[in-house]
Amino acid sequence: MKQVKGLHEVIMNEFCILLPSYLCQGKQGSTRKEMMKEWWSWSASVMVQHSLVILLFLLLAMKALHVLWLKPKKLERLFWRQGMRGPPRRLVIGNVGEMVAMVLAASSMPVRSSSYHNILPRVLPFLHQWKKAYGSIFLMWFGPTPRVVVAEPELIREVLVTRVQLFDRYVAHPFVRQLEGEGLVNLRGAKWALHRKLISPVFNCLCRRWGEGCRHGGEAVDRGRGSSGEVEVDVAEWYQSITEDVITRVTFGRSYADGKAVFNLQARLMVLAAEAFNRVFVPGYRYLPTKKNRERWKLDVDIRQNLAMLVSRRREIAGKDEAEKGASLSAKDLLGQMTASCGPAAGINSSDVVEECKTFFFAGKQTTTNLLTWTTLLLAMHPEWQHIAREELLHVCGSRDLPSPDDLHKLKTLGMVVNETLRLYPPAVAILRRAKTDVQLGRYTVPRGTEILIPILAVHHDESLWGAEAHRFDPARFSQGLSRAARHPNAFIPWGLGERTCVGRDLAIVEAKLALAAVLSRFEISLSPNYTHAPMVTMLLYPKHGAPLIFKPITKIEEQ
Ligand code: HEM
Repeated sequence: MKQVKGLHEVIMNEFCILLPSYLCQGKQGSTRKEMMKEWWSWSASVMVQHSLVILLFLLLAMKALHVLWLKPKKLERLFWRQGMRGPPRRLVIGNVGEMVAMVLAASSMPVRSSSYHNILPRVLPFLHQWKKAYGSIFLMWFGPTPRVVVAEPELIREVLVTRVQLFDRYVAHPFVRQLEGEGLVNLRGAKWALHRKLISPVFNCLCRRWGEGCRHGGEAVDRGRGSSGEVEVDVAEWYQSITEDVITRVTFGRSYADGKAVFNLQARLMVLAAEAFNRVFVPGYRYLPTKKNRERWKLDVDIRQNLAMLVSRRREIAGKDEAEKGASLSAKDLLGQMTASCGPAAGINSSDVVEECKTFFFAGKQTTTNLLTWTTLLLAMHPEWQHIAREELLHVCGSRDLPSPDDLHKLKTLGMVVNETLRLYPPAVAILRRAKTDVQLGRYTVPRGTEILIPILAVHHDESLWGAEAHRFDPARFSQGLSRAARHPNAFIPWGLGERTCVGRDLAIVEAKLALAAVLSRFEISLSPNYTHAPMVTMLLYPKHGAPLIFKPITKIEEQ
């Protein structure tokens, strides 16, 4: 026993060299037994810590195995058993690798003639090829998540209209959410329903304001005329500043200058967020305090603070107006109407209004810019339609500078041209939803959590819906109305469908008609030799190399 004790002491002395100093320092007064006890408790705690780390690691590994391999495998079998087909899934990345490779290959191919509108194989080649190979409803994998592509109008109607309660809006990436704001686009459930109910009527009252905003656009057109007469303008850039101007006026009205400052901040945030978005595959990158990230955070805070200040100032003005004149005079613009109708009693507070303002700027600016850009490009490519639209404009408006609200309804050709542009070049190329529960879609049972992709662009170019001439620019197909333009009444969906259809649709159409009227009544438009037809998708559908056009003043109209 004595021998064993002696051995312990030797070991302890040896260990005192190896043990952390805190166990050995200041222990002179402690007995060997106490030291042994402390050592055992220390090593036990180290063992527990190590075991916890190993356990955590094992749990994470099991979770990763489940998420990346077992669950997708199980879901894949479920889809196979039902006969749903699609490209083979690859571990972890799903079909993302092929999608990227196909887009890169297609976009590097030489561009066909500028009047070639069969753009699906170029901009979304994976959808084109897989739809051809597997049918109008097929399965692809976005990483480990199944994505069912639904390109049949009848099933699209089920997802967006008749069984809408079974599908949720897709949750956007945090960078995208930061830009879009937590407004209508990103809200769900009861909060979305409340905001939609309060905001929709606000939009319906704003068309006149858009008219005023576009009048400024008309002035900008005049300024762009140049001294030499004929001038080359990149309309993609030019419309961007006009749309921004219009949306700022419509949203902020009398606070235009302050609103403009906020939108400038937001435009800067968009550039930084787009840069950061390209690095999302570096996990945790967005939390790192890099120079750009810090700038992004600061911009976001500044935008919110500025908007909050604007909202509270508008509330004060609205209150004063009401007290003095019995009615709110500041309610003519979006901010005024929202602050007037969306008080805390209505369930919407100032920070909700702030988020909605951000949403309108994001959702309304680039989409409308792209619509205007593509429409002007198509009119330049098809001078026969430019001529018909101009004649109609002169007939309806006479000597008036811009169409009045009543005139707008009479501009049928312009309306058809805008619709045909939205068909061939829809700014939003797809809609995403997520199944809230296991749901029957056609002859398939789609499990909960599956993403549903509605490929607007593919539906709009589908020959089985639009006929053999589906890729031809032919506005006349809309002469009998939207629902009769194709073989199915829901084949035309540039604004979405159902309860979440675009809240800014009427405004965008008014803006497009007014801006195009301002351009058509003053200029003949043709393609610049510098224009290259290369549509591409980065969130929205853009002309990759811009849209340089030649504007030639129509002197006859000036003389009238
Ligand atoms: C050419 C122009 C535009 C196009 C092609 C367009 C397209 C769309 C589409 C396809 C949706 C439905 C998305 C979905 O179902 O997931 C949508 C929703 C929305 N759009 Fe537009 N949009 C345009 C202009 C505007 C404008 C000018 C505004 C506002 C200033 C706006 C605000 C919104 C909002 C707030 C939503 C969400 C509605 C909700 O979820 O309740 N859009 N838009």
